[in-house]
Amino acid sequence: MSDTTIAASDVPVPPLEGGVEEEREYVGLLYSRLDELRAEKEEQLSRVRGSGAVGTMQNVSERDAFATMYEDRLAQLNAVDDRLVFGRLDLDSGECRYIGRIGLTDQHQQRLMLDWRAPEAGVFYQATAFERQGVRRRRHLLLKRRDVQGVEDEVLDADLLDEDTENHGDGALLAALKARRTGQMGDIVATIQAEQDRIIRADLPGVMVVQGGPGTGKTAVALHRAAYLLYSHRERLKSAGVLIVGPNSTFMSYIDRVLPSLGETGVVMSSLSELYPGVRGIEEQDPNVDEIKGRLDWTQIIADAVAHRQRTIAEPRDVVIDGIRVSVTPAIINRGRERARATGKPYNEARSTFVKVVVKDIAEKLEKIVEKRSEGNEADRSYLVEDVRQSRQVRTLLNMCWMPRTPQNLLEDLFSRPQYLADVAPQLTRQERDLLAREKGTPFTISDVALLDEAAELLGDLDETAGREEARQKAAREKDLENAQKAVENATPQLAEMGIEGFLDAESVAAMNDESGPSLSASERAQVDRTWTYGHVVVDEAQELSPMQWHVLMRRCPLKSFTVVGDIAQGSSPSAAHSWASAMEPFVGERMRVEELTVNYRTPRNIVDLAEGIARANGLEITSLRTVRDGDYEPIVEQVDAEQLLSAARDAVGAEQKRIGEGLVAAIVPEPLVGQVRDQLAELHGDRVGRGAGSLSQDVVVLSAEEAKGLEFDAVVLVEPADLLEEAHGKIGSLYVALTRPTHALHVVASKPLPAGF
Ligand SMILES: Nc1ncnc2c1ncn2[C@@H]1O[C@H](COP(=O)(O)OP(=O)(O)OP(=O)(O)O)[C@@H](O)[C@H]1O
Repeated sequence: MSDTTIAASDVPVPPLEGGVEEEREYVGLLYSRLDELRAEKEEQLSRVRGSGAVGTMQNVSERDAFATMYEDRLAQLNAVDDRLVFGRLDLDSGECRYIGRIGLTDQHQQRLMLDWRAPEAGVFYQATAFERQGVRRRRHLLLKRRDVQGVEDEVLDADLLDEDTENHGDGALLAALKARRTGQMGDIVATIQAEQDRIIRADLPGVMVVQGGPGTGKTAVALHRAAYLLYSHRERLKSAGVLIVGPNSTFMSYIDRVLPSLGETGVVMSSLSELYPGVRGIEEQDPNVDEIKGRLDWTQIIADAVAHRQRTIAEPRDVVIDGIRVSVTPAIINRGRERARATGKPYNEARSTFVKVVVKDIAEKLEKIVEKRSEGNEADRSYLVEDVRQSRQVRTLLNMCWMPRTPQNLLEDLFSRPQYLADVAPQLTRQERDLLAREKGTPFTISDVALLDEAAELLGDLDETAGREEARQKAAREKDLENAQKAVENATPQLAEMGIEGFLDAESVAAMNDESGPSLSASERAQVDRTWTYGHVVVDEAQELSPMQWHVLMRRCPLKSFTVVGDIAQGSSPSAAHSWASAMEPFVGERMRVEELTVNYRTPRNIVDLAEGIARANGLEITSLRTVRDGDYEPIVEQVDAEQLLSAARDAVGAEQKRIGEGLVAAIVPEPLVGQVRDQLAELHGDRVGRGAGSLSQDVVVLSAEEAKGLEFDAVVLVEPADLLEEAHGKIGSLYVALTRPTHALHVVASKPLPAGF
């Protein structure tokens, strides 16, 4: 290990009355320590890598264990560089604690900075003037990259108020909220509010539902909670993993930098369309179809569809094997079916029992015939079983009675063969079944994803050898784990010495040693494995999930440890929940807690007032939100002639750019106008205009209301609200979402009569 030079005593903690200069010095020390650790890890990593793959299994495991640890730690040290430290607490006891993205100690294990998730850091977020919790002063350190640009003090101890209070400014929270948006969500670690902190630090077990209106920080809280749980339950969650589910891929890319900036990388993020490995569901065009496919009835329909594919024969059937005619009776088939069903295994796996039993019975019959013909000659006739199995006629008969099936072809059959659907889905009306009809080969939709998953669960593995291979791999993995465990045990004292804990676990070391292919981390393996069960699941925009989607997600976490965030009022999908109790009860009974967030951090008062007025005028039940800012720009509502709509939308974008100075402007427009508005804007802004998913880094972006869900922009130009409402089939939730996306300005352009409340 290289010599470390940074000691806490090198730069004493700045005195209470110190300002930016003194803090700069201390922050400089923290960065020096970070650099030192980084250099150390780089050196250790190259040393370990250079040592070659020699020695016993355990030596190799040990070496890999260290390499994994150094790589993980290096990635983490790199990710937290920007605004490493953001807080300082001065306590009644005279103690001073610096709070940052990770914990840091000097070479003598003297603490330099606390991880924000450590229990002792909690008071940074929770202390108030009424309940000081021993805090005299909370200081926010405002950094730009590595440089301290300012400090903000909140003095909680009245005795201190007489002293120097010059460090009061706009407030760290306000500064964060006013900052221009980049198209990517940032972390809120420096300014988490007390009501949010309570949710973030809540216990792991059980289902926690976080209800909150627009902009109350639900997404931010859900992500910080994932980071918190990974820190405080690392042992358990690192191997089982955490799954974060969001509504669509635009949203997933919007949030995907938050966890890395908090030093966490091993989380699986998936939109609802990608939950079934190998399929990416496209949008469902007809909301009625979406609603039908979201019903829990499908667990029964699919179970019946699966069972329906097992048939028997009414009459004996002759098959010819090795030139000999054998009669296969209904009794033989029925016996096979019963034996297979009795295994209780999924369809495809039970089928191998069916095949085995029927083949054996036919072979016995065949043997008797052969015996008769050879008049008691006692030759070995075990080959007959193989002959029966290979017989084309037997295979056809077996397939006719019990066809091997994939989830994909089961679903395709259901939707392309009206009679099949009618037979297994009496729950659906004729009209509903007609709506589902589609040709084979049509791409799967988002609502099909849950149905595919259900079918996969009931069908089981198609490959008869898969089970055996799985068992072999499992045994090999258990052996690897044992070796890895030993390696980790040997490494632990050295880790502790370096002030690093919990960065290494036997699972990830074993994964590195996995010879079956490129080494995959737990999260990478989880992503491709439909049957993976997670330690915790976070669901965002959860009000939109259909009962079938919940059913499938519950399977991903049998321990039912969930953080579910959403807003009932924002529901726009046909299956959207009317209450959390009705949405969740079928799956978790009464075992859920509902927490509420009540402050809108995103949108200023004047825009919230407008949005809430419109929501109420259209019959939406909402709780009024408190806001943090009044708003510097009055909302604009402009009525134009129909033929001027596009040019007015274009001009409104220009006007908003001018009005807010700089920042991201979004045009939220009815689906059919997206292309035209984009073309209009491209004339003015060229390739700085983005369209939909993946284009949020542009200056201007054109989106449908659906795509804008969960996102935010400095200014929003909302085009033709009447059409937005109609497109959502009169559900006001969708328009309410669009109206609450701006952080600064709102500009509405309409040619049709405005919906009530404008
Ligand atoms: N404590 C905080 N400090 C700084 N910014 C915050 C804080 N809480 C929320 N924000 C900011 O407020 C904005 C809204 O947060 P977020 O997107 O998490 O809200 P939401 O409740 O998920 O919104 P919606 O339901 O409307 O999509 C984000 O820019 C977020 O960073």
